Amino acid sequence: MSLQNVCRKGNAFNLLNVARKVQCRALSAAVANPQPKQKNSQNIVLVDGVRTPFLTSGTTYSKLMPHELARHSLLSLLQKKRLDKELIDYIVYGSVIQEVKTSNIAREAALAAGFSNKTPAHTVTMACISSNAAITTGMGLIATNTYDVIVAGGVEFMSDVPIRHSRKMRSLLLKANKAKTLGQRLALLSTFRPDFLAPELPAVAEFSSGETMGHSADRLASAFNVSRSEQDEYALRSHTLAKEAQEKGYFTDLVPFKVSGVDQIVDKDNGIRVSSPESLAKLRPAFVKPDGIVTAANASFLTDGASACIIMTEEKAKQLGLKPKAYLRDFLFVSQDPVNQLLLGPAYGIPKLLKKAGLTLKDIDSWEIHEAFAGQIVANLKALDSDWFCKTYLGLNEKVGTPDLSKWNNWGGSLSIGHPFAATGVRLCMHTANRLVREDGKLGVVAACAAGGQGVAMLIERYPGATAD
Ligand SMILES: CC(=O)SCCNC(=O)CCNC(=O)[C@H](O)C(C)(C)COP(=O)(O)OP(=O)(O)OC[C@H]1O[C@@H](n2cnc3c(N)ncnc32)[C@H](O)[C@@H]1OP(=O)(O)O
Repeated sequence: MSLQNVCRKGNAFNLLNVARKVQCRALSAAVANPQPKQKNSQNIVLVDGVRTPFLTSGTTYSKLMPHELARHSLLSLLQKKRLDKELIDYIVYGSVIQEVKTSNIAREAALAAGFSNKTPAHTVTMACISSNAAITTGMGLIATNTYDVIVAGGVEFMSDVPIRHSRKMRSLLLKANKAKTLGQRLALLSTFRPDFLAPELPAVAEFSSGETMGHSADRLASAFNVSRSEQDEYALRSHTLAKEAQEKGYFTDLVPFKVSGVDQIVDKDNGIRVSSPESLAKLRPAFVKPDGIVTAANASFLTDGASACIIMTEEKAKQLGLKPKAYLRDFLFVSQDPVNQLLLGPAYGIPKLLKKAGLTLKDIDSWEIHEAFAGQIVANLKALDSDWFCKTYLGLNEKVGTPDLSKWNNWGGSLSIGHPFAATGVRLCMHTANRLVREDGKLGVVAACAAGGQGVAMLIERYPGATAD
């Protein structure tokens, strides 16, 4: 029986029903003004966050190193909030495809940005949810009273990825390094074969199955009966909404970047491209050939970019006179079959998060969901709206339903804005926080899938008096 029906049936003529009525009113008020269950003894706030413009790999950032992008996000964040470097207790960054020379990129970026060498920094990796993991690592450090003020971010640089020699060549070179005599070196040289020179190229692929993310997205779309036109339509929506948001100046998390060596200030994401349905329909499959339906236009593209945000307790923000954007209310990570359910993180994470926080789909004012592929997003929506999926895989009694799509990725998403893997999580949180202000909402959900068959869901609440600048 619904709450409203219970309330309607109350009889005002006896005391029991008066008491029931009062209770019903309180419950109705709670429905109108949902209050997520408070988990932390201290409120943790997202004070603000920034990102470099996200650029298609191989374009204006291509001569940089990744720590330089991260450095820019760190410095811009402090500049925006007018904070001293000394205030930052700890820095944690996400990175997926690492530059071998700067594997702890958090530390290298901090040193390059002029932070004291006494500020500890470490790097986390969790595929496309690496900067979500950076944020939640920071939340853990705050919740345990280890540190007060944390910078969390992420960086990805697909313009230059480590291309390795073959295993045979590496083995030969390592042995040659240890060889002491000319004879030993010549003996090793005689073992060389031309095929040793074939390089090992990194692939955006699942290690356990060897399958590329794109191939997996194509199979997922097919499993959930997602058509090519549904994918293209979703991709077009993403680009159209991103273009509108860009033109209206909503991307206030973006900080222009004067790229050294290039006489250009980059002040815009450069992957947003609104095409016609006809030109999208003409594109050939990018992964599964000749019959696949994932194309270059309905997939996220390889992107360079970095992001950073600052988190602390509400109390600390008040002490520092800072006006936060949002409360970081709750989060969880999910893991599932990395072969057939690789990209279903949101379908697993969203229901679990809502249940944990005591909320329903209707309580959410802003959805910010990582768009790895258009087909993956539509498949996740279909999974949430499927009794079979929700009963079989989520252990629920019925389907979760469909989130209100008028509140879904209203400023575009990774398909259009770009997806520098480890930097996306902070972008999702900042777009949520800023959308809650512009759209006058209270609660937002961030969710994303990641390689390895993992996912994240986070609950964000608008901070009273927050602004979208
Ligand atoms: C958890 C996760 O996030 S998993 C997701 C991880 N991310 C990925 O796996 C990245 C997937 N993306 C990719 O690997 C690449 O972007 C690919 C393979 C899909 C495409 O790469 P490329 O072939 O280099 O793309 P390119 O930009 O050249 O586009 C190919 C064609 O599509 C066209 N195109 C691309 N986007 C659009 C668009 N929005 N509208 C119209 N045409 C488009 C291009 O103009 C080009 O046409 P042309 O061949 O006539 O010149």
